[in-house]
Amino acid sequence: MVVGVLALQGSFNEHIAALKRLGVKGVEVRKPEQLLTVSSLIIPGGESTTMAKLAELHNLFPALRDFVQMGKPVWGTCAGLIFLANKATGQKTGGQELVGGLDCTVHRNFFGSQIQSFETELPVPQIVAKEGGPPSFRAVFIRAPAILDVGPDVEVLASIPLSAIETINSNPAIQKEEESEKKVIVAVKQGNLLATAFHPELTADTRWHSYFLKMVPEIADGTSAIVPTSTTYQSPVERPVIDFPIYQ
Ligand SMILES: NC(=O)CC[C@H](N)C(=O)O
Repeated sequence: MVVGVLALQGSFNEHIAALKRLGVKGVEVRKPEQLLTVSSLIIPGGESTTMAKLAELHNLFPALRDFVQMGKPVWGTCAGLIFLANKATGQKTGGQELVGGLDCTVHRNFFGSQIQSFETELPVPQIVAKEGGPPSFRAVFIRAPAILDVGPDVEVLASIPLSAIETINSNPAIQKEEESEKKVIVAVKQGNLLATAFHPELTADTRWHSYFLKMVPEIADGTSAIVPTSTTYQSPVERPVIDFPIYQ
């Protein structure tokens, strides 16, 4: 089976391109029945309210919840993280439907507005470090959410020191958090669910994608027809530039 990428809105093409760089076919998923043809799913970044409206229009929520509950690997990036969270704050009036399953509370626009988007180097978590490469990765945050609290079964993979963020003084949510804690969570794993507040698909570093592929049982145990051609880290400089705006 192939890897599904929810293709309602947002950076689904970039995820499919990242999978392609690993020799894996990603297929666009827009309808509930298409979820029956994929063994894992990536929910991309974008704008979660819009994405939720489109998911509702296509009657995707029940099928997405079933997919998560069946234990199939799902990776949410940014808006995808918001989709997977059990609880979200900072939503537009009336809120928005969530898929849920990930035992955490997410603040939708934790770091501020679009112009407060930023990039930073973060340490590669131990489980992803097995993919090889340098000890840090470039994390791209675009009007990014952050995880405010997690349940006991959630493993924290990455957090960001709030002092590193320029917008720290202009965002009341950040100031409040800063008083109690100097770091905020930006990547987690809970069983079959992986979630990142940043966008690895916008960088040339494919380690998060190759780690996610290893969460797919038939890829991990070698029984899949999908064989990633590149399971070890390739330096972005040695790789041909695919397209703009992949970060080099
Ligand atoms: N880059 C992103 O996916 C941003 C998500 C955005 N904060 C939202 O609410 O949907």
